[in-house]
Amino acid sequence: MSEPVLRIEKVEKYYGSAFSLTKALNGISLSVEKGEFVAIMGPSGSGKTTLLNCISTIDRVSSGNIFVDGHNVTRLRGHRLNAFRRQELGFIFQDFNLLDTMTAYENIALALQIQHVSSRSIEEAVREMAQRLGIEDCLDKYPYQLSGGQKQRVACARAMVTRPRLVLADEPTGALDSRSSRLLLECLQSLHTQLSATILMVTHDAFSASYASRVIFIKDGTLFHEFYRGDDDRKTFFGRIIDVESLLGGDGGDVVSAGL
Ligand SMILES: Nc1ncnc2c1ncn2[C@@H]1O[C@H](COP(=O)(O)OP(=O)(O)OP(=O)(O)O)[C@@H](O)[C@H]1O
Repeated sequence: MSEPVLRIEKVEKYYGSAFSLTKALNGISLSVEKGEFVAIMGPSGSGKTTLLNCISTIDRVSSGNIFVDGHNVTRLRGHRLNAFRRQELGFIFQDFNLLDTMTAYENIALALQIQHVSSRSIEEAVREMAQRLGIEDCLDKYPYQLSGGQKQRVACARAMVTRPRLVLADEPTGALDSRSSRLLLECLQSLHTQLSATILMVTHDAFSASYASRVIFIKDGTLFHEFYRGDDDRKTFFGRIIDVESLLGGDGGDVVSAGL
């Protein structure tokens, strides 16, 4: 079997000192195969963002290993670390993180310019991605001239235009209304299907998670439960996620004993 895009092995992350220690990640292990769209859910403070930050190397693990395409990213330093972030990862943040002084086109093109791609190839790639995301009319506009939903689709195009090995999305619908959320999630799902993009999305929201092909619940910094969408339609999958969430709302142990 081929190497998964992402392999997390017994990762621990502590914050604070010996006197006041928070164990944000408590020996978590999981793998994500190429072309998977995985949603990470879990209660507030369960370690979701810490996990994403450790994968993206924004944060350092206290122990354990994280492999992206077989390379141990916890060992990377200096320019190799920067190159890894630039070439292998795409990021989508809750608050878009677009550069205000650049047009949507320039925001999307920047990632390719840094990689010294020719301007002709950049133009082709940006226009193709804009078309996939339905934002062709936004390309000449500045972020302040765009709606939240348009901004997030520009951010999505920026994350995907380099065809990264792994796209990390932290609450991508958190700042969007329900219509814009739905549109963004449909875009993510079609990029996942059409381009075999591998996406790891942290979300609080069962509706967002129902667009994924697998949902992982974490609790107290450890993998608590996971399940696949399989042949379920999105609505049925949504119902299953809600069921697990409601069990998690009480004593999480109920989920295991219920055999879900
Ligand atoms: N920089 C930090 N310094 C100290 N403690 C931190 C730091 N970042 C996170 N924590 C703690 O680690 C734990 C996990 O936090 P994390 O932000 O990963 O949770 P989360 O599941 O993403 O929560 P939320 O859903 O509320 O965003 C929490 O107890 C949090 O207080």
